[in-house]
Amino acid sequence: MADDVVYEAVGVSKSYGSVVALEGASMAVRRGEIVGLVGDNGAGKSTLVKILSGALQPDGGSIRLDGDERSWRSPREALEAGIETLYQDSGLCPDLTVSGNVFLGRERLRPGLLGKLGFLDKPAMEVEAGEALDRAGIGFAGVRRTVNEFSGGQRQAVAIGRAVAWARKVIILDEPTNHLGARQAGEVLNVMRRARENGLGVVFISHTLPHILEVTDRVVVLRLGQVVADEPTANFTPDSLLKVITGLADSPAA
Ligand SMILES: Nc1ncnc2c1ncn2[C@@H]1O[C@H](COP(=O)(O)OP(=O)(O)OP(=O)(O)O)[C@@H](O)[C@H]1O
Repeated sequence: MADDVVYEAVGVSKSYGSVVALEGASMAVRRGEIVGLVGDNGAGKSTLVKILSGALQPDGGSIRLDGDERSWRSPREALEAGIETLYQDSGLCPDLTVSGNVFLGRERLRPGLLGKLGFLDKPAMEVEAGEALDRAGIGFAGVRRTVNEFSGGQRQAVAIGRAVAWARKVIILDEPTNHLGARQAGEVLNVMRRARENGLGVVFISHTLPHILEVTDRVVVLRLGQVVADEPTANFTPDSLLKVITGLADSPAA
Protein backbone atom coordinates (compact mmCIF):
# COMPACT_ATOMS: atom_id res chain seq x y z
CA MET A 1 0.00 0.00 0.00
CA ALA A 2 2.81 2.38 0.92
CA ASP A 3 4.10 2.00 -2.65
CA ASP A 4 1.00 3.74 -3.92
CA VAL A 5 1.67 6.84 -1.86
CA VAL A 6 2.43 9.69 -4.20
CA TYR A 7 2.55 12.63 -1.80
CA GLU A 8 2.81 12.90 1.96
CA ALA A 9 3.36 15.24 4.85
CA VAL A 10 5.29 13.56 7.65
CA GLY A 11 5.15 15.04 11.16
CA VAL A 12 4.71 18.57 9.88
CA SER A 13 4.66 21.50 12.32
CA LYS A 14 4.02 25.19 11.75
CA SER A 15 3.57 28.13 14.10
CA TYR A 16 2.67 31.73 13.42
CA GLY A 17 4.46 33.54 16.24
CA SER A 18 3.05 31.95 19.38
CA VAL A 19 0.08 30.36 17.58
CA VAL A 20 0.70 26.68 16.88
CA ALA A 21 -1.22 25.95 13.66
CA LEU A 22 0.12 22.43 13.03
CA GLU A 23 1.83 20.03 15.40
CA GLY A 24 3.35 16.84 14.00
CA ALA A 25 0.64 16.41 11.35
CA SER A 26 1.01 13.52 8.90
CA MET A 27 -1.14 12.65 5.93
CA ALA A 28 -0.63 10.76 2.69
CA VAL A 29 -2.42 10.57 -0.63
CA ARG A 30 -2.14 7.64 -3.00
CA ARG A 31 -2.47 7.45 -6.77
CA GLY A 32 -6.11 7.19 -7.76
CA GLU A 33 -7.35 8.14 -4.30
CA ILE A 34 -9.45 11.03 -3.00
CA VAL A 35 -8.55 12.02 0.56
CA GLY A 36 -10.88 14.33 2.47
CA LEU A 37 -9.19 16.83 4.80
CA VAL A 38 -11.62 18.15 7.39
CA GLY A 39 -11.58 20.03 10.67
CA ASP A 40 -13.28 22.88 12.47
CA ASN A 41 -12.39 26.53 11.81
CA GLY A 42 -8.78 27.11 12.77
CA ALA A 43 -7.92 23.39 12.89
CA GLY A 44 -4.97 23.91 10.52
CA LYS A 45 -6.35 22.78 7.13
CA SER A 46 -5.32 25.90 5.19
CA THR A 47 -1.88 25.85 6.77
CA LEU A 48 -1.37 22.22 5.72
CA VAL A 49 -2.64 23.02 2.21
CA LYS A 50 -0.22 25.93 1.94
CA ILE A 51 2.65 23.68 3.00
CA LEU A 52 1.65 21.00 0.49
CA SER A 53 1.34 23.59 -2.27
CA GLY A 54 4.69 25.21 -1.57
CA ALA A 55 3.23 28.53 -0.38
CA LEU A 56 4.58 28.02 3.17
CA GLN A 57 7.59 26.18 4.51
CA PRO A 58 7.06 23.96 7.57
CA ASP A 59 9.03 24.63 10.76
CA GLY A 60 9.51 20.89 11.24
CA GLY A 61 8.73 17.58 9.59
CA SER A 62 9.02 16.77 5.92
CA ILE A 63 7.21 16.59 2.59
CA ARG A 64 7.76 13.57 0.34
CA LEU A 65 6.87 13.19 -3.30
CA ASP A 66 7.17 9.66 -4.69
CA GLY A 67 9.08 8.78 -1.53
CA ASP A 68 11.69 11.52 -1.97
CA GLU A 69 11.96 14.30 0.57
CA ARG A 70 11.27 17.65 -1.08
CA SER A 71 11.45 21.23 0.08
CA TRP A 72 9.52 23.77 -1.98
CA ARG A 73 10.88 27.28 -2.06
CA SER A 74 7.81 28.55 -3.91
CA PRO A 75 4.41 27.39 -5.21
CA ARG A 76 5.96 27.36 -8.68
CA GLU A 77 8.37 24.61 -7.64
CA ALA A 78 5.53 22.42 -6.36
CA LEU A 79 3.58 23.14 -9.54
CA GLU A 80 6.50 22.13 -11.71
CA ALA A 81 6.76 18.88 -9.75
CA GLY A 82 3.15 18.03 -10.72
CA ILE A 83 1.15 19.38 -7.77
CA GLU A 84 -1.78 21.65 -8.60
CA THR A 85 -3.65 23.58 -5.95
CA LEU A 86 -6.99 25.26 -6.39
CA TYR A 87 -7.69 27.77 -3.64
CA GLN A 88 -11.12 28.99 -2.61
CA ASP A 89 -10.68 31.99 -4.83
CA SER A 90 -10.32 30.30 -8.20
CA GLY A 91 -7.79 32.73 -9.67
CA LEU A 92 -9.53 32.90 -13.06
CA CYS A 93 -9.32 36.09 -15.13
CA PRO A 94 -12.95 36.93 -15.94
CA ASP A 95 -12.05 38.95 -19.05
CA LEU A 96 -10.10 36.16 -20.69
CA THR A 97 -11.58 33.28 -22.68
CA VAL A 98 -11.79 29.79 -21.21
CA SER A 99 -8.83 28.77 -23.31
CA GLY A 100 -6.88 31.88 -22.22
CA ASN A 101 -7.54 30.92 -18.61
CA VAL A 102 -6.53 27.30 -19.07
CA PHE A 103 -3.20 28.49 -20.47
CA LEU A 104 -2.75 31.48 -18.16
CA GLY A 105 0.94 31.65 -17.28
CA ARG A 106 1.67 28.73 -19.60
CA GLU A 107 0.91 30.30 -22.95
CA ARG A 108 1.91 28.48 -26.10
CA LEU A 109 4.02 30.59 -28.44
CA ARG A 110 4.58 30.28 -32.17
CA PRO A 111 8.00 31.31 -33.34
CA GLY A 112 7.91 34.62 -35.21
CA LEU A 113 9.94 35.88 -38.17
CA LEU A 114 13.57 34.82 -37.95
CA GLY A 115 12.64 33.08 -34.72
CA LYS A 116 13.00 36.37 -32.88
CA LEU A 117 9.44 37.14 -31.86
CA GLY A 118 6.90 34.82 -30.34
CA PHE A 119 3.17 35.01 -31.03
CA LEU A 120 0.45 33.45 -28.94
CA ASP A 121 -0.65 30.27 -30.67
CA LYS A 122 -4.37 30.76 -29.99
CA PRO A 123 -5.75 28.03 -32.27
CA ALA A 124 -3.46 25.42 -30.73
CA MET A 125 -4.37 26.58 -27.22
CA GLU A 126 -8.10 26.43 -28.03
CA VAL A 127 -7.88 22.87 -29.31
CA GLU A 128 -5.76 21.74 -26.38
CA ALA A 129 -7.94 23.53 -23.82
CA GLY A 130 -11.05 21.85 -25.24
CA GLU A 131 -9.40 18.44 -25.09
CA ALA A 132 -8.10 19.02 -21.57
CA LEU A 133 -11.51 20.08 -20.26
CA ASP A 134 -13.15 17.11 -22.00
CA ARG A 135 -10.70 14.80 -20.29
CA ALA A 136 -11.56 16.41 -16.97
CA GLY A 137 -15.23 15.70 -17.68
CA ILE A 138 -16.23 19.29 -18.44
CA GLY A 139 -17.85 19.30 -21.83
CA PHE A 140 -19.98 22.43 -21.63
CA ALA A 141 -17.30 25.04 -21.89
CA GLY A 142 -17.07 26.87 -25.20
CA VAL A 143 -13.36 27.55 -25.07
CA ARG A 144 -13.65 30.86 -26.95
CA ARG A 145 -16.21 32.33 -24.59
CA THR A 146 -15.02 34.72 -21.90
CA VAL A 147 -15.30 33.50 -18.35
CA ASN A 148 -17.49 36.41 -17.22
CA GLU A 149 -20.31 34.94 -19.34
CA PHE A 150 -20.45 31.90 -17.06
CA SER A 151 -22.28 31.23 -13.80
CA GLY A 152 -20.34 30.79 -10.56
CA GLY A 153 -20.62 27.03 -10.81
CA GLN A 154 -19.43 26.95 -14.40
CA ARG A 155 -16.47 29.16 -13.51
CA GLN A 156 -15.61 26.81 -10.69
CA ALA A 157 -15.79 23.87 -13.09
CA VAL A 158 -13.42 25.65 -15.50
CA ALA A 159 -11.00 26.41 -12.65
CA ILE A 160 -11.02 22.79 -11.54
CA GLY A 161 -10.79 21.56 -15.12
CA ARG A 162 -7.71 23.72 -15.56
CA ALA A 163 -6.11 22.32 -12.41
CA VAL A 164 -6.96 18.71 -13.36
CA ALA A 165 -5.66 19.31 -16.87
CA TRP A 166 -2.24 20.41 -15.63
CA ALA A 167 -1.82 18.22 -12.56
CA ARG A 168 0.54 15.33 -13.21
CA LYS A 169 0.56 13.80 -9.74
CA VAL A 170 -1.63 15.52 -7.17
CA ILE A 171 -4.48 17.98 -7.12
CA ILE A 172 -5.41 19.87 -3.96
CA LEU A 173 -8.88 21.40 -3.93
CA ASP A 174 -9.62 23.86 -1.11
CA GLU A 175 -13.41 24.21 -0.65
CA PRO A 176 -14.21 23.71 -4.36
CA THR A 177 -17.94 23.19 -3.78
CA ASN A 178 -18.43 26.30 -1.65
CA HIS A 179 -21.31 28.51 -2.75
CA LEU A 180 -22.43 26.02 -5.41
CA GLY A 181 -25.93 24.71 -5.93
CA ALA A 182 -26.58 20.98 -5.59
CA ARG A 183 -26.33 20.20 -9.29
CA GLN A 184 -23.16 22.24 -9.80
CA ALA A 185 -21.55 20.77 -6.69
CA GLY A 186 -22.39 17.34 -8.11
CA GLU A 187 -20.55 18.26 -11.31
CA VAL A 188 -17.49 19.30 -9.30
CA LEU A 189 -17.57 15.98 -7.42
CA ASN A 190 -17.69 14.20 -10.78
CA VAL A 191 -14.61 16.09 -11.96
CA MET A 192 -12.85 14.82 -8.84
CA ARG A 193 -13.92 11.25 -9.61
CA ARG A 194 -12.57 11.68 -13.13
CA ALA A 195 -9.24 12.90 -11.73
CA ARG A 196 -9.13 9.80 -9.54
CA GLU A 197 -9.85 7.57 -12.56
CA ASN A 198 -6.96 9.28 -14.34
CA GLY A 199 -4.66 8.14 -11.52
CA LEU A 200 -4.17 11.46 -9.75
CA GLY A 201 -4.02 11.77 -5.99
CA VAL A 202 -6.76 14.19 -4.90
CA VAL A 203 -6.87 16.12 -1.61
CA PHE A 204 -10.34 17.59 -1.02
CA ILE A 205 -10.79 20.16 1.77
CA SER A 206 -14.36 20.97 2.74
CA HIS A 207 -16.71 21.86 5.56
CA THR A 208 -19.55 20.24 3.61
CA LEU A 209 -19.49 16.81 5.20
CA PRO A 210 -22.04 15.16 2.87
CA HIS A 211 -19.72 15.97 -0.06
CA ILE A 212 -16.75 14.54 1.83
CA LEU A 213 -18.63 11.35 2.66
CA GLU A 214 -19.96 11.04 -0.90
CA VAL A 215 -16.74 11.27 -2.87
CA THR A 216 -13.69 10.47 -0.74
CA ASP A 217 -11.95 7.14 -0.13
CA ARG A 218 -10.36 8.22 3.14
CA VAL A 219 -10.83 11.03 5.62
CA VAL A 220 -8.15 12.83 7.63
CA VAL A 221 -9.47 14.88 10.56
CA LEU A 222 -7.45 17.78 11.97
CA ARG A 223 -8.21 19.19 15.39
CA LEU A 224 -6.17 22.01 16.93
CA GLY A 225 -3.29 21.35 14.55
CA GLN A 226 -3.12 17.59 15.10
CA VAL A 227 -4.38 14.69 13.01
CA VAL A 228 -6.89 12.94 15.26
CA ALA A 229 -8.28 10.44 12.74
CA ASP A 230 -7.18 8.96 9.39
CA GLU A 231 -9.57 6.25 8.28
CA PRO A 232 -11.43 4.84 5.27
CA THR A 233 -14.51 6.93 4.57
CA ALA A 234 -16.70 3.84 4.92
CA ASN A 235 -15.90 3.82 8.66
CA PHE A 236 -17.67 7.15 9.20
CA THR A 237 -21.30 8.12 9.42
CA PRO A 238 -22.29 11.81 9.19
CA ASP A 239 -22.80 11.75 12.95
CA SER A 240 -19.53 10.05 13.87
CA LEU A 241 -17.53 12.32 11.55
CA LEU A 242 -19.02 15.39 13.18
CA LYS A 243 -18.22 14.00 16.62
CA VAL A 244 -14.57 13.41 15.70
CA ILE A 245 -14.28 16.89 14.17
CA THR A 246 -15.75 18.61 17.21
CA GLY A 247 -13.89 16.51 19.76
CA LEU A 248 -16.88 14.60 21.13
CA ALA A 249 -15.20 11.38 19.98
CA ASP A 250 -11.67 10.35 19.04
CA SER A 251 -12.59 7.74 16.46
CA PRO A 252 -15.65 6.88 14.38
CA ALA A 253 -16.08 3.67 16.38
CA ALA A 254 -16.23 5.51 19.72
N1 LIG B 1 -1.05 34.28 8.96
C1 LIG B 1 -1.38 33.88 10.19
N2 LIG B 1 -0.93 34.53 11.28
C2 LIG B 1 -1.24 34.12 12.54
N3 LIG B 1 -2.03 33.07 12.81
C3 LIG B 1 -2.52 32.38 11.76
C4 LIG B 1 -2.23 32.74 10.41
N4 LIG B 1 -2.87 31.86 9.58
C5 LIG B 1 -3.52 31.00 10.40
N5 LIG B 1 -3.31 31.30 11.69
C6 LIG B 1 -3.81 30.56 12.86
O1 LIG B 1 -3.40 29.20 12.72
C7 LIG B 1 -4.43 28.31 13.10
C8 LIG B 1 -4.80 27.39 11.93
O2 LIG B 1 -5.39 28.18 10.91
P1 LIG B 1 -5.80 27.61 9.49
O3 LIG B 1 -6.21 28.77 8.65
O4 LIG B 1 -4.75 26.72 8.99
O5 LIG B 1 -7.10 26.73 9.87
P2 LIG B 1 -8.27 26.15 8.95
O6 LIG B 1 -8.53 24.78 9.46
O7 LIG B 1 -7.94 26.32 7.53
O8 LIG B 1 -9.50 27.09 9.33
P3 LIG B 1 -10.79 27.54 8.44
O9 LIG B 1 -11.63 26.32 8.27
O10 LIG B 1 -11.43 28.55 9.34
O11 LIG B 1 -10.27 28.12 7.16
C9 LIG B 1 -5.58 29.18 13.60
O12 LIG B 1 -5.44 29.31 15.00
C10 LIG B 1 -5.33 30.51 12.92
O13 LIG B 1 -5.85 31.56 13.67
